[in-house]
Parts: sequence; C-alpha cells; structure tokens
Amino acid sequence: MGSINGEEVMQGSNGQGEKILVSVRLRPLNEKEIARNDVSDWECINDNTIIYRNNLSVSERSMFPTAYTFDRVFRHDCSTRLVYEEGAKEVALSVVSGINSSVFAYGQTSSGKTYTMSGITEYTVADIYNYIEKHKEREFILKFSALEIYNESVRDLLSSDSTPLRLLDDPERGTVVEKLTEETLRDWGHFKELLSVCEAQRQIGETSLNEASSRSHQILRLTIESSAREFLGNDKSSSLAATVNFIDLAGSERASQTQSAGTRLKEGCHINRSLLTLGTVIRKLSKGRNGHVPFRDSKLTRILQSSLGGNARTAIICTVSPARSHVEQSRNTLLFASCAKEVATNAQVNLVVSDKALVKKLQRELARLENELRNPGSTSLTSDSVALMKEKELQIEKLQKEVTELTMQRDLAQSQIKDLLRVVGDDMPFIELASLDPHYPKLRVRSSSDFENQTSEAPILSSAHGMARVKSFNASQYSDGYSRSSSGDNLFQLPDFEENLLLKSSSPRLSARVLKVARSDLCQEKIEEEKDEDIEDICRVVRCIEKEVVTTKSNISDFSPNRYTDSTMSSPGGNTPTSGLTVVENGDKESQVLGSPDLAEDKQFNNFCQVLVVPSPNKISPGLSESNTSSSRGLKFTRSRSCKASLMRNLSSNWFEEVEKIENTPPFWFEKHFTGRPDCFQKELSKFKYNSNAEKLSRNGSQNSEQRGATADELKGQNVENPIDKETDENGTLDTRRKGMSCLQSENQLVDQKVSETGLNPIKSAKSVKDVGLDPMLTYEESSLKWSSEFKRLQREIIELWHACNVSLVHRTYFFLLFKGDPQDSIYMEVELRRLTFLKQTFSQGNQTVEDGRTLTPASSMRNLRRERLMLSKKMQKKLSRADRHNLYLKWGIKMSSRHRGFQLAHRMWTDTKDMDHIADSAAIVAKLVGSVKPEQAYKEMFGLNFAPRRTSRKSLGWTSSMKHLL
Ligand SMILES: Nc1ncnc2c1ncn2[C@@H]1O[C@H](COP(=O)(O)OP(=O)(O)OP(=O)(O)O)[C@@H](O)[C@H]1O
Repeated sequence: MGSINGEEVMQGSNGQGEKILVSVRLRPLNEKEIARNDVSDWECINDNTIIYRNNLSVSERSMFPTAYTFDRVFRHDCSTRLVYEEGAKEVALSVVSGINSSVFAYGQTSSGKTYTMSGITEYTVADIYNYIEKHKEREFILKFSALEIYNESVRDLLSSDSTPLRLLDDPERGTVVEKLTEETLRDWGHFKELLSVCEAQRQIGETSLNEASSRSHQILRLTIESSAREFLGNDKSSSLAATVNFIDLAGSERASQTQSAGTRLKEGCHINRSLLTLGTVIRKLSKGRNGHVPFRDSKLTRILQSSLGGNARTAIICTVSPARSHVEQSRNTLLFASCAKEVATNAQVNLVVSDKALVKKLQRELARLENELRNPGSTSLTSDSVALMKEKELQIEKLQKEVTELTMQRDLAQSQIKDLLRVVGDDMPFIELASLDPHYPKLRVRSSSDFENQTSEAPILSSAHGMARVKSFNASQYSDGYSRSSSGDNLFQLPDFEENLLLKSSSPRLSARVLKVARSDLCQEKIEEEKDEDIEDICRVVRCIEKEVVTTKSNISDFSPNRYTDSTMSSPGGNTPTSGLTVVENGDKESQVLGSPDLAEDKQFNNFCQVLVVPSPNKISPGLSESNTSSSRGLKFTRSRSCKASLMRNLSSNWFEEVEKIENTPPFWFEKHFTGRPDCFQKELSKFKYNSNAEKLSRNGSQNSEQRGATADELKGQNVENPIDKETDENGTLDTRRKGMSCLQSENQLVDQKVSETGLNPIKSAKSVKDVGLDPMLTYEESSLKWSSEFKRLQREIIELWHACNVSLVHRTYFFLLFKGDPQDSIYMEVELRRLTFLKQTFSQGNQTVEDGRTLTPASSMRNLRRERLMLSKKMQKKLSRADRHNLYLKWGIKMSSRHRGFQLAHRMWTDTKDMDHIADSAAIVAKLVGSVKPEQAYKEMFGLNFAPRRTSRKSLGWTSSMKHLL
C-alpha cells in the first residue's frame, strides 16, 4: 500500500519479474561523420540483431562479440514513430492502467538520445490523450513535472529558480524530489508549452560532437490519476494512479573525443560518473537482487530506483552511432544494453483508495472480527480448529474412560484386601501383606500381636516367601497407650510425643522445674551469653568442659590405643585423657576442627542453626515451650535410607544435609540396602522353616546371640525333621503359636546370617547381643515382665554404645524417645544394638567403615559429635527462654557466674550413661532444640524397619525431595 497525495495506494500485482524492454536504435551517419569519410560498421540484420560488419582481427574477435540481440533493433532509417510503437509504447502507456513506467534513452553523446526521447515523449502523451478521449467514463488527472541532474544537482526544469532540490526518502513512495514543481496538464497545448520550458531550462552545451549536447540527465514525469466517474464522491470510489518517466540521459563521452575542457570537462566527469553508477546498478540487477545494489551512489540512480528494479515497467532505448570512429562507445552502449535486458522489475497496479472508502473498509473488517470474537464457535472457526477440537474431545473422553476403569480396579483391589483381612481377621495372627504389595518389606518383624497370640491359638497364615507378616489390629485390643490404626491398614501409631517427652522421658524433677518457669519475652531478652564470643574463647571453654567430663567419666577402654580420645572416652591404659581438641595423636588435622576453627565451619555452624526447626508449642513440654514455635504439620512418611532421616519431618532439606555432614554414625547396611528378601534367601528360609533347632531357639527367647549364631551356623545346610510338624501329624492339631514362633526364630537367624554375609557379621562379633524374643511357653504377663526387664537392659547397653561410638545426640534422642518398651520395638532395639556393637568393634580394631563414600573413623565421629554439641549449644540461645536456660543451669550444676554456660550444658548432655534421669533430661533438651516430632510409625521405620506397605510414589522420591514435598 502506497500513498499518493495523502491517499492510500493499493498495489495489485501485474505479473512478476518482467524484464526491461531493451531496444537499440542505430542512427544514420551525420554530416560531420560523412564529411570525414567515416564509415558505418554496424548493421541491423533483422528486428532483433545488430552486428559489427567490419572485419575483426583474431584478437578482437576473441574480445568482442560481433552480434548483439535485443528485444528490438532499429535500423538507421527507422522513424522515431516506429521506435516508439515497438520499443516504448506498450510500456509507456501502462501508466493509464495504474502501472508505473519508465522509458530511458541511453547512448553516447550525439547518438540521438534527445532526438529519440523527444519523439517518444510526445507520442506517448499524445496517445494518453487519445486514451483519455476514448475513456470518457473515467476522469483523468495529468500532472507534469520535469527535472534535470546537472553536475549531481537536481534542478526543477519548470521553475526559474535554479536552487538545487533535495532528495527525500519517503517510506512509502521511495525517493522524492522536494519542492519539485508539478503542473496539472490542462491539455495538449499546455503540455507542449511545458516541454518548451524544459527545453529552454535544460543545460545544453556545444561540444565537438554535438552542437547542442545535453549536459544533464533530464527526467520528464507525467503522473496520471484516473477514477471511474460513476463512483466519484461516494464510498466506492477508487482511483488508479501511476507515473511515467521519460529519461533522456546525458551522453557518455570521452573527453578526447569531445575535446572538452573546463566546464565541459567537468560536466563530462559528472556525466560519466553517474552513468558509471547506472551501469553498475544495471549490471548488479542483471545478476539478481543478491547483495548490495548501489542506488544511492548517484542522484540519477536514486531517483530512478523504482524504475530500474521496483514497481515499474521499463523500456530502454540505446542509441548507437554507426560511425567506425565511435565503435568503442557503441560497444559500451551495447554492453550496457545487454546487461539491462537481464534486469527484471516488479510492476504493480497502484489502486488508490479514498480515505472515506478506506474507513468504510476498515469498519467492515472490524465488525467481522468483533463478530468472530462474540461467536467463536460459529463462522470464525476454521476447519482445522474444528478438527482439533474434535480430536481433543476424543482424547478427553478416552482419558475419562481410563480414569473410570482405573478407579474401578482400585476399588476392586481395596475390596479384595478388606475381604482378605476380614477372612483372616482375628483368627489369624498374621497376614501376608507382602503378597499384596510387592514393595512390602521382606523382613519378619515381631509385633505385639506375637505376644498377644501367645495365649490364644490361631492358625498361621504361613509365609510361603518368608516375608513380613503383620497382624491386623483392633484398637480396642491395646491398653498400653499406643494407638493403632483401626482401618486395617496395619500402621503402627506411637503414643503422642508430648506424652512421651513429659510423662515418660523427662524426669519428674526437670518437668516440675520447667513448669514453674515463667515465660519470658524473648524479644526483650538480651542475648548476652556466648552469642558474641569469639571462637577461640569458645574452644577454650570446650576444652575445659571436655577435660572436666573426662575426669569424671571413663567408660570405654577397649578402643584401639593411640587412635583418639574423646571427651567422653578415657585413654587406653589409664592415661590421662587429652583434650578433645587434640585427640588424634597421628596428626589428623580434621580432628582439630574445634581447635582451629575456620570460616567454613563457622558457616556450617550458622547453617545448622538456621535450619533447626522449632517444635510446636502445643506438642512440647509446657515448661520448654516457646511462643514462636511451629511445625504441626502431619507427616507422610517413607522409608528412610538412614535413621538420621527421622529428623527430616520437621526439618528442611538443608537440615538433612547438615545432619548428613555431622552424622556421627552412618546408616547401617540394613537400612540402606534392605529392599527385599532375595530368592535364595527365601529358599533358605523354607529350608529352615521347620527346623527342630529353631524350635529349640523359640523355646529359649533369652538365649544370647552367640548361641543363636552358633546354632544358626550349625543349622546351615542341614535339613532336620521338624518335631512340630511331627507332633502335629501325630496329634492332629496344629500348635500354631509354637510353629509361628519357630518360624520367627528361624527367620531372625536368617536375617542375622544374611547380615553376616554382607560384612556386618553381628552374630560373630556382637557377643553381648541378646535374644530379645519372648518365650512362647510363658504366659503373656510373664512374657511382658521378662521383656520389660530385657528392654531396660538393652536400652542401657545401647546408651553405653552410643556413648562409646560418639553417635549423634539427635539420633540418640529420637531413638530413645521413640522406643519406650513396646514389645514390638524389640527388633529395633536388636538391630540398633548389633549395629552399634559392630561399630564399636570396628573402631576398637582400628578399622574404619565407609558409607556413602565417607570414611567413618573414631576421630571423625568424635569430631562430628563435638560439632553437634556446639551447634546445639548455639541453638539454646534461640530455642530456650532465658528462664528455661537458667533452670537448666541450676539443675545441671552449672554456675550462673561462669561463662559459656550453653557450651557447658551441651557438653554434659548424654554423658552420664548410668543415670537414666540424666539421659531422659538430655533427650528432652535435644528434642526441644531440634524440634519435636509427633510420634508416628514413620519414625520407627526410619530406624530401619518398615511395618507398612510402601507406596510406589514414595519409593520414587529421594529422601530430600520427599521432605520438600511433605514440607
Ligand atoms: N535517428 C536519427 N535520424 C536523423 N538524425 C538524428 C537521428 N538521431 C540523432 N540525429 C541527429 O543527431 C544529432 C544529435 O542528436 P542528439 O542531440 O539527439 O544526440 P544526443 O545523444 O542527445 O547527444 P548528447 O548526449 O550530446 O545530448 C541531432 O542533430 C539529431 O538531429
């Protein structure tokens, strides 16, 4: 769309790539040439070919062609009328159809350009007027303008003012000549008059070749606008507008030939330069539109840009002098013509739409679009969009069917599970959940139902695969304060943590004291203690504390000598324990972290403090509660890869990472690698299932692990007749209780055996590990009593081992708080005890273990423990009120006047392993500092065992990502 005189121009295609119409006109020899006996060497042999007649030497023939072919060639005796008719008319008269057109005359000086163009211009305009006469239905407006480019200056030939005109670049119309006079032609006479003015204005000079040589490029421009008279003035009116250019170029010349000098020489230089640019443009255009075309290198090419390669039809008439003396110039002209005939233009019809019509058109378009927006489903939809919508609807329908089908399958499966549970119900102590869920842990876990069923005989739903079996509980069956799921989902529920913490774990003295503590306004409290202490002071205090503790505590003596000395460990041989900061005698730099703290550790310390989560106030001891606590979100648990993951519930993933860093003991093999019982293991299980010696084991629940291990070893590979089966066969009754216990014992042995095969070997090494199973021959009350005693013994052993192995205080705390003596906890206690025994033995032998690529040594575990104490002490400032802290200092015998009381307190926690009140108080404090947990089954499984079927979705989540998801 272009614009002419403020009106929009619609450009319609009129064919693409139309080549420039190129003709050659050969003039006759003029008088001067004849006078000097010049001969004509050029001959038009037909309407299209001109040849050089003179005999060429061999070398000339190789350099110059002798024949040139064009759209039309005109002999010397052809009239200008014929040249016009066959070489320009069609192109020129396109203007009346709304198509721009241009007619050039190109040639050397005195070759007849002006002679030719003058005739063509007049013939064209005359024909235009004839056309107008024949088309009365249209109204035509003819506007005429004329300019010349003289010495690279544009002049208005219709104005007496010789001031050079500027060329402007119009985005729509291209290059326009500013302030160029444009006369509307009234009639033919007016046109002739204007032509006379132009002729008079044009720069003409005399040269030796041409008495009236044109020293400038002349462009006569006629613009024609036409409109149908029928629609004039109404909305439907539109008009055609186009321009025809008549271009009479200055002649190319050789200064020597024109014998020019002074002004003429200067003119010749400008002429030749602009013609050279024209030649370059034509040559480039002839090779296509790739690359840069230097239209702007001369005013001539700037003005003619649209005529040469744009929206115009173009005809070029090359005039040639036949004289032999001008052969070189003639060849150049023909060469130019040859290039020009390869140039294509892209002329279009220029339809001018009036502003009024344009507004109407745009309004109609707007209304159509608005209608489409209002009714998107009606006419605006294309066939493609309708098809797409149908496809989407089909997909939705298919997905809905799939959802319905899956829902039905799920309901059916749930129904089957419920039916199965109902069938086995109270009559069967075990169900085989493993057969329902492939992810179900393949470990035989002793549950409280084991003990309850000791008094009632029930058939065993034996595990063909030796997998875990869990009793389906009724909540009413329990009276121990533990809640169980009554929905048959077999999830164990621990008692509320708050109850654990206050009523069971915390000592009465501590609870009583903290209850008396008035709540302080933490915002107003000045944190004057430790907060701004420099790290060296802290370390000195730590050393003092550790020395103090060491002098009062010496409970580990069987660790490898010369390895390390912890604040809680005595050095071998009764040597005076060294400072906890210089515990590694072999120069282990890492062990001296506290002695030479660096920025990294400080940063880690800060991170640790930041990620600790404050427990919910309504879940914590009132005496320890704070107002700014939180975390009451429920936990969806998953199987942990580490017992330390139990801390994850209320803590961020950063906390997890920190715990991993300071982890004193690694997750043990069972936690990390137990994904199910392999087939070979199942086979072994079936082999041992009815083993008489296992039956003996089941009768002797207090048998120590050494005995059990030995028995298991003895039994390995044996196939002994099962007396129970024998008895059953003989009596015709099934002693399910005894048989079940037999299976349990056998499986426990196999678990141990499997663990042993992996290198943990708790059976061989853990001589102190005792069998925590209950004697099936005892009554329930007797069994409970015995278990209670056994639990306390195990608990004490574990506490001692934690202490000896520098186990994380957080780990100790949660384990201690979670496992309160429920018989079903026996397996956890047993596994923990074996793990610790193995760890202690490893350390004592001077060995190290590698977990997750981390090497765990006594030194590293001690270092981590020290760091954990440091972090906990820092946490005290934030998590405990001033009053709470003061009460604790009093209770723990820390002088109020002493410095670094928080560190002192942190380094005393969990140190007196003989005093259960001290242990309980320590656990309560640590729990307070790191955040409480609502006791759920999840936490027990964090310690390595899983009672509930795992869910696939959880399985796919890493622990960190799981926590992020849950948090
Ligand atoms: N075809 C022709 N038949 C007869 N005479 C011609 C023809 N062509 C040109 N002439 C005559 O030759 C002379 C030079 O012609 P013209 O001025 O048109 O040349 P030119 O190419 O315009 O020269 P310049 O470039 O110097 O202006 C004129 O006198 C003209 O009448």
